[in-house]
Amino acid sequence: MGALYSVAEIRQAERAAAAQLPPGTLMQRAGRAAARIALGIIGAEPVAHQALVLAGPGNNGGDALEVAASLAQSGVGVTLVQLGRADAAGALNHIPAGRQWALVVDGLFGIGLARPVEGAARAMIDTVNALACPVLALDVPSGLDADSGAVIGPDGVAVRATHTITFIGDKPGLHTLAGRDHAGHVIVDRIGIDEALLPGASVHMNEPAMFGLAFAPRLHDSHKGTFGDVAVVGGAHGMAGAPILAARAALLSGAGRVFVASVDHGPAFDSGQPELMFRDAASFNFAGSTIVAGPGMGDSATAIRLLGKALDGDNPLVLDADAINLIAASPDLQARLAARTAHTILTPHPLEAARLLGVTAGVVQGDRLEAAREIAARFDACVVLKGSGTVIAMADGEALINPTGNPGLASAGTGDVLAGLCGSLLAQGWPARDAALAAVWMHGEAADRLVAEGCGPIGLTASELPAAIRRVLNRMVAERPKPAGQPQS
Ligand SMILES: NC(=O)C1=CN([C@@H]2O[C@H](COP(=O)(O)OP(=O)(O)OC[C@H]3O[C@@H](n4cnc5c(N)ncnc54)[C@H](OP(=O)(O)O)[C@@H]3O)[C@@H](O)[C@H]2O)[C@H](O)CC1
Ligand SMILES: [K+]
Repeated sequence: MGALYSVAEIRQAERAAAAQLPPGTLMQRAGRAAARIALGIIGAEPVAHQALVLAGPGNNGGDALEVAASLAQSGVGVTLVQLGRADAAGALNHIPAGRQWALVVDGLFGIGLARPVEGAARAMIDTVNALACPVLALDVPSGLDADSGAVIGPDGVAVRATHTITFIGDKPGLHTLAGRDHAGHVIVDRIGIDEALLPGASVHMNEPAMFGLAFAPRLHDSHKGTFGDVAVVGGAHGMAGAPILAARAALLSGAGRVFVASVDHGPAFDSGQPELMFRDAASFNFAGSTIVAGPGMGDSATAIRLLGKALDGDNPLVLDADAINLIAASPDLQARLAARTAHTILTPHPLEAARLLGVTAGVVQGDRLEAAREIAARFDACVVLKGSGTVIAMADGEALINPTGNPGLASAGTGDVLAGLCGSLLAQGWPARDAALAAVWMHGEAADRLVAEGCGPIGLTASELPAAIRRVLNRMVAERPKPAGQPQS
């Protein structure tokens, strides 16, 4: 179910399988599988179409030659361009200009790419990226790192494919960092390799099946105390909006009571959401509340004192934004975080993660899975490393990549909404792992639904997310399989 494998794991399975098969069998299977996808993209009347097939110097190129042969047998007009082998009979070593292609097949480089693409190969990729036709990448879009999702650089280029057929197993680099922008729609083809040859995956794609909807049934005999209290600690002077966004998200995703505990003298109420209760954080009694610390919290002595108090308590806790930065700057607060035993979720963006790890954001983005796992292990907490293809990691090493969401989320306040949503699920009794997986998935899904309704991605605002999340949430609860006899929730 949505397992992701490293290049090393794929290589290992490939070797084990190839050892049991006549030479070239796997490549033939890969080529035929890709040709079937190519024909599906080209559509009816294959004979009326021209396909451009790019073949690189390695086995990825070998796959491309198989695809070219299969397409030709199906009547498709094939123009084969072979990198660096002008002498091959009938092959070109450059892309003919001014032609209309029904499809480009990218077989330049796969998991063997070892360095930034340069020279003729780079020129080919630039040419392909300027075309307006569908592009089918074989195994990995050429130029992309299959493990990290980075465009291999510095200053590298990668094919922006509309489709990728990836062989043997799915790969994390197709789904995080630059992966989503370059892989397009990903199809996985095992090419007949026995599942037993693949190691147990420690990385998976996030999806509803990965997190049980841990909602308690909403009985008629309920009261607002049944569904938990959330206290958002933040709102330093001039940053009152952040905790309000987090609080609204917590309220609209089902928390019973939501407080905004302001570190400075904040607003007395939120006219847009009068259900929220505003308190002075310094005198607020946090007992029994799930705490969301960080939105607009600032770095005052009050903020630091309150953060330490939250860390030392046994309240479920979400740490976001300034809370993460304060912890990153304080070995004492780091030790107090690591010592916690109650449910804890951190929601850093790459730069906040870099501060926590004492590295650059480039290092974090160079291996997002490793960065998230390192923070989770170091602080024994659940970590949500935000970005395209958000990574959720647990202290035991489990990691998942989230597929929902879109560039509309790259706007002010969406992180506050996510933190509030995490807090709401914790307050309703969810364990940290499920709360983080569900929150990240629903946060992205809500943004995708808003875009589908024409509300974005340009100009999508954080304020629009809580109501959209509520719709996603209630639909998921309504559609989930119910054990016999469980009352309507
Ligand atoms: N082996 C199998 O049974 C199957 C393999 N599959 C396909 O094979 C690729 C992996 O093939 P591999 O040959 O290991 O590597 P690539 O084809 O991805 O490319 C590596 C070759 O390209 C050269 N290279 C690497 N980087 C660059 C660069 N920046 N510029 C130019 N050339 C580069 C490299 O040679 P060097 O010695 O110069 O490094 C290799 O020649 C896999 O992705 C699948 O598509 C199938 O899965 C079927 C089974
Ligand atoms: K490729």
